[in-house]
Amino acid sequence: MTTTETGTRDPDALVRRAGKRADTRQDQHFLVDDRVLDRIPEYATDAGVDLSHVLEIGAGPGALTDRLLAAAEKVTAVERDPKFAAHLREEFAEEISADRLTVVEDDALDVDLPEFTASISNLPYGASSEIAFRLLPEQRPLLLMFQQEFAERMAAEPATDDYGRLSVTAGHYADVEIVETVPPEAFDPQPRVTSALVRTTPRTPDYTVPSDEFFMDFLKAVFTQRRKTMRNAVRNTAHISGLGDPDAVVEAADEDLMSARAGKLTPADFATLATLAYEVGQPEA
Ligand SMILES: C[S@@+](CC[C@H](N)C(=O)[O-])C[C@H]1O[C@@H](n2cnc3c(N)ncnc32)[C@H](O)[C@@H]1O
Repeated sequence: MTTTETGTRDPDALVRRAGKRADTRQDQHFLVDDRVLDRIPEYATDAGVDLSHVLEIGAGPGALTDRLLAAAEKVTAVERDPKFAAHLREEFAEEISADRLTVVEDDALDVDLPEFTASISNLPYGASSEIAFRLLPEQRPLLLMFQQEFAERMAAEPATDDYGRLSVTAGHYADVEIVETVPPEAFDPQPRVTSALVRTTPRTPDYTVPSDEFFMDFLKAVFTQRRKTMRNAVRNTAHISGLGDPDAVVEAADEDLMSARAGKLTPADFATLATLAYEVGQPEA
């Protein structure tokens, strides 16, 4: 087995041993830059993240899996492509028998997630949104590679061009920071875009929401009308948010919040409005 100076497997050799041409339609761009691979678990350990059970989504040939196994007690690697799942089972047979690695051959969007202490993944970019919206409510530290533009939207502050539903959701559940941008040359095959590694640290907000599900549905609805005032957005999207009496919400809400556009409001503002919507805007039973 070819290993690097630090004793981990050589990523190019892993890609070769996986023996399968990357299918870019399945977002198969593999990390092969040792320096980037070495830094990824360090971003987690530097932040004191509990690595007793790391969830990796989209393990591919396993270069990141290998670095995670060097830093974590246990890793669960989810991989949808049967050929890569078979390769992982063969390549990491020892770690699997020692119960340090579990390979789950399934779609990360459907599979039941294990109890994990952190997720560290170089994600399939086509599924970034679904995966982020799935992982954030789990309230675990995340270290995830995304396309840079997506990462910037996730970390965006209110009243900026990038701020949207993703930023509100991320900011509600976590403190979000971009820890590194990664050029296409770090991958094989190279993607057309620059990538960025995002670290999220779960936060306990100093406000409450009626329920996570209601809050998420409310955000989804009003952000379909992000250029409208909240007054109009709440009224026009009642069919999406399921509100029976949007006018009651508009009347009861603070005038300043109703006159603002969605892109200016903080997660706390949205929580205030969602709570009001839950209390006075729901359809009569
Ligand atoms: C960008 S590659 C990353 C591979 C590896 N982690 C690395 O860093 O080299 C994304 C991987 O996710 C897998 N994948 C794509 N969609 C998936 C899904 N919905 N569920 C699980 N795995 C998926 C692909 O087959 C591919 O191996």
